[in-house]
Amino acid sequence: MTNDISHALRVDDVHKSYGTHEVLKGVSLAAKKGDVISLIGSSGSGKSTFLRCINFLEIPDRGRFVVNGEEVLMKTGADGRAHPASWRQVERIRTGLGMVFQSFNLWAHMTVLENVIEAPVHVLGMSRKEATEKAEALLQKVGLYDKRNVYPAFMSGGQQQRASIARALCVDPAVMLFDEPTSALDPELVGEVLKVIRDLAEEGRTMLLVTHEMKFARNVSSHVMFLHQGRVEEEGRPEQIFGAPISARCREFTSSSRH
Ligand SMILES: Nc1ncnc2c1ncn2[C@@H]1O[C@H](COP(=O)(O)OP(=O)(O)OP(=O)(O)O)[C@@H](O)[C@H]1O
Repeated sequence: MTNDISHALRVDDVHKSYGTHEVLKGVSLAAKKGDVISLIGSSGSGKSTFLRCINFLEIPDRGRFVVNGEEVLMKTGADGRAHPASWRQVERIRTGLGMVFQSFNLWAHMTVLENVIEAPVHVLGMSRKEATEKAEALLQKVGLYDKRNVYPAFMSGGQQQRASIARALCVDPAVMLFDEPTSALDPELVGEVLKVIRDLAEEGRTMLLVTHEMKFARNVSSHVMFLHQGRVEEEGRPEQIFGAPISARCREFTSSSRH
């Protein structure tokens, strides 16, 4: 593999099984700085598992991972599967990957501001004052400055998701990972979250996005990957994938999905 330095993220040949079910059968991805990559595919094709393997929320059985030029050191266990050689390194590398979950995952006992400054203060060792200034600027950006002292339970799903995006951004990640960020939202709240993600794309943020929002994937991505049964069946620029995909299955999926 070459040119790791020019890539914000390189992932090679990821395999993952649950018992005898082989969910990922060798998935690779290369994201240059500023790329917005959408992962699409039918339910169960392995999109979320792939994303979760990238930040080691799931431990892949095999694969090579380079985040912002640093390779995750792996060793093979007695079971023949790969494991990170150092969880301390994984923890450090994870700070370069801002993860946004379908279900927001904000701390319920903390205000929005406390949620956003938690990682900069406790993981990066930033002063509370500096983290608060940074968090307030980010909350302004996602339209939640006025809600900074509110607890998540008192906010809509769209507001909670925008807060979780601000939280992920507050550690300056090299890559933002979004796992179906609008799937848990009422339809009328989807737009406000997609707008924030679109603004980040326009700013040149490197992003990897698992989504069922086909119109959004087509309009915002620089690259689209279509997964089928744990393999990348087709990938390319959005106009290729949504225009005239070579694979009949991909054509059927993109034309029948919600637009
Ligand atoms: N922790 C787990 N244990 C066992 N099987 C799992 C686990 N996580 C995922 N799977 C299985 O792996 C397969 C892929 O799941 P995954 O969530 O990655 O699919 P997906 O493409 O993201 O689907 P969706 O669009 O519905 O979210 C599914 O068959 C799922 O049941």
